[in-house]
Amino acid sequence: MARADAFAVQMGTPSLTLMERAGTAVADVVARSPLATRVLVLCGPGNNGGDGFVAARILAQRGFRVRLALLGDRDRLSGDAAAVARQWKWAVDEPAAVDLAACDLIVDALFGAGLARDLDGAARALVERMAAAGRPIVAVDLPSGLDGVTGQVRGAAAPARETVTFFRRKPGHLLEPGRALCGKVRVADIGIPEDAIAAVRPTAFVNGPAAWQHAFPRPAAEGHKYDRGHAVVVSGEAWTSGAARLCARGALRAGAGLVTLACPASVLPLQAASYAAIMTREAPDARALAHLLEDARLHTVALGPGLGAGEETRRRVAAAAPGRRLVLDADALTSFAGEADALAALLAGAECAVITPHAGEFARLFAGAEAVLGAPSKLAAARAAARLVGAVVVLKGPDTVVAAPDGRAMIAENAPPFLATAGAGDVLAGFAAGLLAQGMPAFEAAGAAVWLHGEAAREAGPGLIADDLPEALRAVYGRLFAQLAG
Ligand SMILES: NC(=O)C1=CN([C@@H]2O[C@H](COP(=O)(O)OP(=O)(O)OC[C@H]3O[C@@H](n4cnc5c(N)ncnc54)[C@H](O)[C@@H]3O)[C@@H](O)[C@H]2O)[C@@H](O)CC1
Ligand SMILES: [K+]
Repeated sequence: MARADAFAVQMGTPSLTLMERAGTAVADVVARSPLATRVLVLCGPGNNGGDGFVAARILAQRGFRVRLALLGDRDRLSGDAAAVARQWKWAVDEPAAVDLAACDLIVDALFGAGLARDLDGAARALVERMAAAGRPIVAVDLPSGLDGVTGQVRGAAAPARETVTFFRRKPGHLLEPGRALCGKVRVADIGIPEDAIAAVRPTAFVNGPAAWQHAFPRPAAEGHKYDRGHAVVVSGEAWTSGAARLCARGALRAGAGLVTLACPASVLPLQAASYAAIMTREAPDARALAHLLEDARLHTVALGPGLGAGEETRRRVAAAAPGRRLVLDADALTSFAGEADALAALLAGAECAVITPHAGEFARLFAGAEAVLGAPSKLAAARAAARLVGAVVVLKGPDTVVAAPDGRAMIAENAPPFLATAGAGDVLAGFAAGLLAQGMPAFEAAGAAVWLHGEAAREAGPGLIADDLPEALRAVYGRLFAQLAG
């Protein structure tokens, strides 16, 4: 954002104009809040406070009863913030002297993008009083104390009802706990030219069709099922075979031309009887899997769900990796606990790979990898992990991050809370395998799988179980394909 701001200034918009527009956008949001006539604006010592001075002036001019308190010394304001403070003709109060509950709404303009360390002392005390005051809060750029890069709270932050940010959201608006603290996020246009995106060349994106639709497979009219790829899903024993079934069904619904479940002999009849459209082959162990995969047409393999963690699963990963498009989930990842290097060595031989850990599997797999587990944010951790294993990493959660070894990343924002249900991860691995089977590049395939998974859950609605997700995908695909064609 600093580079985007600088670009706008370079292209001829003075930074003071940007600040005037930012403050105006904040005032507009406050003015639309119902029943807010007494507004308290809390300003900090930098440009975030400057935005607050502008908003306060505009609201006062529009007839609101505005009180303004400044954290710090008015004489020490500088630059644009000092300029807009001079245009504020009314009183500037000491925060300590103000009853924060004696207003209808608080504008939090203490700290934004310039937060440089954990809040402590008077700043932290003020943020804590603001949180305790129980008044609706409109945050300028970010709730003060929230780190816009990491989504983490530095010391303290007060939950906002709305957050007004400028030009584009920052990772901290999307990554938890930041997302929850921001409330409703509004992105205001302050006149930063769209060309700034090309100049800044961002590498982190919101996960949505815009991020991957260029690579999304569209079945050709004259197409053949073999053009849409053949995915193999490896099944465990009978008592855990449902996981592979969900994964296989996800792969087929996502569009793989053919899906084969590779199973132990004892599970063959069960799997064969479950879904007519899914084929079955006997492959009880890693050797048999290697033999099955001598057929080069079986170029995509998903394994992990319901396989059991241990040596045999490691051998299966080793058998499947060479030259394949791979999705590894669950037990396939836990089998390499603390040995991400060993996994990386195997994945180096794959055509491409996607790994889909949840937070627990991620912590186990990367135990001892300080660059990963010591990273300052979920985004940074996923990127470091992707670099380490040389694969696309899908770090799951309400704010699922998809990261590529080259640093590109997407953050999901469409997953409903009821998606956290048994077997949902197996379906996600299947969606990824179904897209990989159709030749979609791994980063885009993983992003699309995560987004489709969230949309399918919304389509199915509350009460969903994992079995619903592959079925709900049809309606989601209906809309997506109409959009892609239009
Ligand atoms: N051209 C621009 O850069 C624009 C910036 N805008 C606003 O400017 C903000 C960024 O302004 P700044 O870079 O001045 O940063 P901030 O105003 O967010 O914070 C910087 C100030 O806070 C102090 N500070 C940082 N961490 C602290 C801590 N933990 N405890 C106590 N004091 C701390 C710093 O010493 C500095 O005085 C954005 O969030 C946005 O609100 C908008 O006006 C739009 C245009
Ligand atoms: K703020």
